[in-house]
Formats: sequence, C-alpha cells, structure tokens
Amino acid sequence: MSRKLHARRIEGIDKNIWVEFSQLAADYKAVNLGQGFPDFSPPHFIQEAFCKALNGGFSKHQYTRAFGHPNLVKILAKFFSRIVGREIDPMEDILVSVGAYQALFCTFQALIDEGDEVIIVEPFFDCYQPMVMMAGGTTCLLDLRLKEGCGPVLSSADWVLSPEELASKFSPRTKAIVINTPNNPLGKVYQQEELHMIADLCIKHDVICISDEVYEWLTYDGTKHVKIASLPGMWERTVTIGSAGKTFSATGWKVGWAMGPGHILKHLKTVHQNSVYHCATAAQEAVAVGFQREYDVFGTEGSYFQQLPKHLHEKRLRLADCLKSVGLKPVLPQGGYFMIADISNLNVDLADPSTKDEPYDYRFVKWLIKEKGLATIPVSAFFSPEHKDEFQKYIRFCFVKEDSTLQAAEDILRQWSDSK
Ligand SMILES: Cc1ncc(COP(=O)(O)O)c(CNOCC(=O)O)c1O
Repeated sequence: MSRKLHARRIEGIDKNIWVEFSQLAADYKAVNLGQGFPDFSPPHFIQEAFCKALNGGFSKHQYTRAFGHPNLVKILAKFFSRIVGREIDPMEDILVSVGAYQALFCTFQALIDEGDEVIIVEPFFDCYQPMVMMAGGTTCLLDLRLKEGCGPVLSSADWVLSPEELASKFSPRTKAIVINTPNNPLGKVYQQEELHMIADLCIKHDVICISDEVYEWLTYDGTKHVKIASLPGMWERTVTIGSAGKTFSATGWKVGWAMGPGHILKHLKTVHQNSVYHCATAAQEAVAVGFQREYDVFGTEGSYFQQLPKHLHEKRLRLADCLKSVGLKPVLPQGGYFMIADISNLNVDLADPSTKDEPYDYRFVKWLIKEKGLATIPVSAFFSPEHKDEFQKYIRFCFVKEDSTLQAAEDILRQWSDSK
C-alpha cells in the first residue's frame, strides 16, 4: 500500500519505555526492579471479594453501568468525600476507567484542544507528553530543581519548584497543569505550600489541574499526602486520578478512576462512552468491597492503607543501604514505589555497539540487564526529548517487591561491586 497509513497525531510517540524494557528483562530473565508492579498478591480480603464476585451470579459477568459500577462509584464517593471534605456525587463526579492510564487519556482527550498548552513538571510519568500531543496540545515543560545546600544523602524533598519559573509558564494559552504526587520516578510528595502556589496560579489564570495521585497511600517518615482538590477554590477545576492497581497491589486488574466536578467529568465521560465504554464488572465489584472495608477500618492498624506503606518502608531503607554500599547515590523517596540513584560514580565499559547512540542511562540499564541480570529503568525516560540529555546519570529501582527479590538484586550488586 503506497499511501501514508498512520495518523499524524501518533507521529514521534511510537517508542514506549515499558514495552522495551519489560521485554528485555523477560528475554534475559533478569531480577526485575524495573516496571512498577508488586511481585506479591493483593490482600486476601480483596482476592476473596473478586472470587465472590465471580461466583455471585450472572450480573457480575455482564455489562454494568458505563461510567462505573454503582457499588464502586458509591463507595468511592463516600470514601473520598471524607478525605476532601465535601460531598462527592457518585453519579456525576466519578468516572471509573481501565486503570489510571485510561482516566488520564480521557482527561487529555476531553479537555485539550489544538493550540492549548499543558504545563508538565519534569520528571514526569512518561505517558503525559504523548497523551497531550495525541490530543493536539502543546507541552510547556517545567523542571523540578535540586535546591541549594542539600545534605550528603539526597531526598526527593530536595527537588523543588521555582516559584518564579512556575509562574512564568502560565500564559493565556495554558489550559492545564499536570502534577503527580507522590511523584514517579522521584518519589517527591508535594507539600501544602507548594500545592497552594500551584493552586493560586490555576485560579488566577483559570487553568485546570490534573492531579495524578495513584500512589496516594504510599508515603513514608510521617510525610503527609495532600489532595490539591481539597484546597480552597480547587475542587471546581481539578481532575484527580486514582488507581486501584496501586491502591490494592492489583495492577493487573486495571481499575482506575477520574474524580472531579460534574461539569468537567461529563466531558471525560463523552470520551469514555465513545472509546472503551465500560470496565470489568467483577473487578469493579471487588474494588468496591475493598474500599468499603477500608472505609470501615480507616486510620486503624487494620487498614491496608496503613499496612502497605509500613511494609514498603523497610524495603525502601534496605534498598537505599544496599545502593550506598555499592557506590550508588540513592535519592530517598518521600513516597511511591520507586527510588532513583545516581550512577555517575560507576565507570562501566558500555561497549555494546547496538546502544551507542542512546542516552547513557539507557545504555547502562541495558548493560545491567544483559551482563548482570538486574532490570531497572533509565530516568531520562521520564524527561521530554528536549531535556533528556540533562538527566542521564540516574536509574530507577522499584522496591515494591518480595524480600527474596530485593535480596537477589542486592546479591547481584554486591558481587559486581566486589569484583570491580
Ligand atoms: C504516576 C502514574 N500514573 C499512572 C499510572 C498507571 O496506573 P494504572 O496501572 O492504574 O493504569 C502509573 C503506573 N506506573 O507504572 C509503570 C511504572 O512507572 O513502572 C503511574 O506511575
């Protein structure tokens, strides 16, 4: 066929970090600290809820309400009304999606037009920029910067927004700003004053805030997660993105949601009903049961939302100690699943000719997979093409893994370090 096949909207966004590196990790049977998914099962109560749904009669095997299974949207509204301090309408203010990915896609497709600018804070979860481009928008990039006078052990809190630089990115063409807190890959948790700074500018310039909060329950050392939608004047202009996969360690179920005022959500629903239309009924029922349980035990030791961060806290410190012991410089995350580490101290002969034109961190990660059998993710993948070169000396480790997996990774790193 001689005619051009692909649509203009997908030009330049065909490469995907997850497709490339997950395949490489599988091909080399590497210990996988790469893609962000637990290598353990969801908690029993939600597995049992899924089994009960599957054996709960025909209706859980058939279509349910397009914008979200009634049991799920009702408990999501009830649960998060208590968090944001306002009444959330389950039928108007929530769209259940195929993971947070689809909630993000519906948001950009529904709200961004040709010529609209979207402010994205770097480093960012890689799909934001391609999704803005597919919607016809333009990205306006803003870097988190390492603040002056950081201590010897870096924390994600050391990366901050410049108030002046942030303000300078807002223009009459700015339609939205995307924030992700806790942040992937850095693990930064935006503090109240930073969120107020963003909120003030959104209100001043009449801009939508898209707040990706999929790691909302995973904060450490007493760090508090604040929902920007709960700040004065922000509910009306914020789309909050959530993920049952990250909330209940069930990434394969692909249940997520967008939450916000009905006058915005109605447009996301238009995209949803003209694309995916519907999410898995049984999985939604199981997530609804999970949230009802968590509603009943919220804030107590029995809550999974308390237990998981406690469980991951130890893993996070153990990984940081291991990385430091082999000459890497970890950045301790305030939240999330991931820890980045500076690899600039390591002199490795990256002789593989097949990767010579790739960024240094890509080449290093491929070498680590192929030669040492350990999978991680290059952090320049979380930067725009325009800024990739400035951030090629970090790699990302995922620590939401069984202790045996972390031990296997440590053994590889220590053997390598001893042999240098
Ligand atoms: C910030 C963020 N938003 C959204 C999502 C997607 O969430 P869901 O799985 O619910 O679609 C993810 C999942 N990331 O997983 C890939 C990785 O970083 O290793 C995410 O990190």
